[in-house]
Amino acid sequence: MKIIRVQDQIAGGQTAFSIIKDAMEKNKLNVLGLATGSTPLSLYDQMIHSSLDFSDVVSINLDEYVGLPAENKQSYHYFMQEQLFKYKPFKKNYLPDGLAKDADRECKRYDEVLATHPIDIQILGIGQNGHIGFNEPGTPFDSLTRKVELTASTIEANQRFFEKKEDVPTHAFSMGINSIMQSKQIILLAYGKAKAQAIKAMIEESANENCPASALQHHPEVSVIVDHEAAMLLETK
Ligand SMILES: O=P(O)(O)OC[C@H]1O[C@](O)(CO)[C@@H](O)[C@@H]1O
Repeated sequence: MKIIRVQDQIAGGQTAFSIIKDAMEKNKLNVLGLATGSTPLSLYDQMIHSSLDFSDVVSINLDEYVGLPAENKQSYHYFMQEQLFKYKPFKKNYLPDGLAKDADRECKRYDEVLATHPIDIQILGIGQNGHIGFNEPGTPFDSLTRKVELTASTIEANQRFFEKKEDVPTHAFSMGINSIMQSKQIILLAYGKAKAQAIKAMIEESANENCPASALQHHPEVSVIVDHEAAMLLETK
């Protein structure tokens, strides 16, 4: 893993953006894997205010809440529309369908999307418990897209986006760890001290399923972009 320390979230977004820009200029970006949460917002801001044209690029998102329609303001469809897609049109945007009646079928459909469109660069945030996508601690490293139950800590962390805790969905469709590992290149972003423990476990503890992000130790091309707080527990200075 390549650790890139930055001053703050804005500098992190600029750094991630320059990697994306470089890939586009070399015609090496056909499929971009996207994430939700507050972490990638400074990157999306850079993309929106750039002259880059994504209309030949396919986007694939990591996850979506089960039970929320695309029009729901808390859905990841809505989030992506508001934070990026309405400003920067892509060739096609793929997200899991939160309203899919047949979960197994929806997961199979998504795995087929991933097989047809191998991800060139995957953007990731990280949960305080080390989750990537909605792959919570204990998720097998060989997992593919599936319906997952969210942990109490993730529901707690995401509560800030909802009026009340009861409104936070309890399940999501998420690409698996193995699906994420198939990406040719990965950029993981983390800011703030709430992420410090997860960043330490991901980088300095031996890879194990208690920290889903630690699977990335086995990936050949990962850039971890961290601010000082997220990096504060790292021994490697
Ligand atoms: O960027 P945030 O809001 O801290 O969220 C961290 C992680 O949690 C999720 O939003 C899911 O809970 C991920 O998509 C994200 O990577």
